[in-house]
Amino acid sequence: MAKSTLISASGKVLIAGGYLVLDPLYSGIVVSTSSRFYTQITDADGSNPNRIRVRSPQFVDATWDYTLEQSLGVSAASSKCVLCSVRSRACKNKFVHLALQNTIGLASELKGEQHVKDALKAGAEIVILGDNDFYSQRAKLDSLNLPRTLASLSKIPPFTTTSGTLSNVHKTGLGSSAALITSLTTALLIHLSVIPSEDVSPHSPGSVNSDGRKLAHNLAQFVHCLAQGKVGSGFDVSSAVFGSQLYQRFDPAVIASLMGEEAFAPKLADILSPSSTAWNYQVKPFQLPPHTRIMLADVDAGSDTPSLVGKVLKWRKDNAQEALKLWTTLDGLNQSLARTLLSLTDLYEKDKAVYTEVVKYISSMRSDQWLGNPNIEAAKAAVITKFFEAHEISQDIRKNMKHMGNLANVPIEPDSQTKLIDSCVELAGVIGGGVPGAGGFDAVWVLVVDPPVINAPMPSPSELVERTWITSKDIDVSPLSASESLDKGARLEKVADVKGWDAAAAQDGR
Ligand SMILES: Nc1ncnc2c1ncn2[C@@H]1O[C@H](COP(=O)(O)OP(=O)(O)OP(=O)(O)O)[C@@H](O)[C@H]1O
Ligand SMILES: C[C@@](O)(CCOP(=O)(O)O)CC(=O)O
Repeated sequence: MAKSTLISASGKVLIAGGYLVLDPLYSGIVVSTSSRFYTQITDADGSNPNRIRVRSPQFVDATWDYTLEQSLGVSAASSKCVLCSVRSRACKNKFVHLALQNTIGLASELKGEQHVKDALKAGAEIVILGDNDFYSQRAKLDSLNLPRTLASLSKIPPFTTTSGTLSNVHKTGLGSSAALITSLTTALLIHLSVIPSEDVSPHSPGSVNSDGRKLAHNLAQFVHCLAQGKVGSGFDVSSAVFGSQLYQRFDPAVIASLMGEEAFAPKLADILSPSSTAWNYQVKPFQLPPHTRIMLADVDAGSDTPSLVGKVLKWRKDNAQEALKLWTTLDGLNQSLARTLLSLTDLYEKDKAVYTEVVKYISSMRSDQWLGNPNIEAAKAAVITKFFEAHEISQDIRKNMKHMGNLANVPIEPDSQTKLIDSCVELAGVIGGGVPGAGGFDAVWVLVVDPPVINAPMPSPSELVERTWITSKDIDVSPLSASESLDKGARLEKVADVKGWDAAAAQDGR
């Protein structure tokens, strides 16, 4: 049977630390999502030797063909001519091309040219599929006459076609390109035996800190920067590889020599080595508290988010003192939020029964009522107090982010979003919410308690939030189905476990 490798990588939501995380002094809280990008690589039958065919069957005109040239280079510079793109029905896909080119370049440095040539001699078939959440499903729901609800989303087949091209798809901000690059480069590293599949296997202990995973991270980070033509903070790639985390960025100097067109570029393997201390990013473990649920929605306020980042950074540069004060305040709040949310997991571990009772208790009350009963027993009061702290801190973060937007004259949390998030945060069982990442008119996140048993016939906090979204008059809100992924970012998959894979892989985009 032909050798086949299937790897997924998670999407992301930056719930705190937007803008700050661009500076190595500050961290961001990244939640990785159950919505994932998948790449499958299968050895071809040999009828097209050396051909690598990449297909994204959710899109029209999304097949890209490449041929492995006869002579593989050994340095990064010469590896640039390893692949040539041939006869493609579609526009070029820079992200896919750079991912293939650099992964093959790295593999030939580490395993030898002959090894790579042999591995790809018969050619390879690559299929890329993204979970529905990465692309707006509004049009699909409308065409099926379905309301914008979570129940409607569950009726859309997995990896549904968009009936359009990649260039005009409406993305939802979950980090499609980072998850795509991570799944593609990691799958190829494994398929070419550069790293063992155990290094990203959810069943293998130690895979979280494996050298293979670190190499996959460094490579994906580099390729993503190259494809985007800029070095962002990299939180999206880091969470696609390592899962939910507190992220502190790497110094862009580590890849500076690979980003230009230098004739004598250094070896990829040296720069991307997992043991290189120049990769000074920091990943600290993070997860949302048990029995809570992050709810995400794609928001369409009828206006394009202008490029916010440049303006905020310019304001920071021009107003160094005021900015330092704001950045320091926000950093303190972001760190407190992380600590508080993590301490809730500790409280759960300490006494699961008390914690779970509290979750049920506060699920039917607004946050300002949570601490209203002076006679509640001490163990429960301790848990409620932490939930309330998380609420207060997240509200404070929102206030300061909105203030940042006002100072820089950009809509980080525009008034329409403020109104929407306020009306969610006022609901029973809601801990907090905000605008993810850079903010703007694009998306919202809300964190709710999610008790294992509901006080029937009361609606659950998540149902209340969903109703608020559906009935929102000013903004068009469309929920995403993602929850937090507790698996660590990039993951080895079995085709049989991925619902709808075979049917989706056989689609042709229409
Ligand atoms: N399913 C796919 N198959 C192939 N390439 C894809 C796919 N999805 C995304 N891409 C590549 O990623 C590019 C989009 O990258 P871009 O940086 O604009 O997205 P993003 O900012 O990560 O999106 P998001 O809104 O999800 O955060 C596309 O032009 C394409 O090259
Ligand atoms: C503004 C920034 O900090 C976050 C952008 O996040 P998002 O793509 O809006 O989720 C930029 C970055 O970290 O690269």
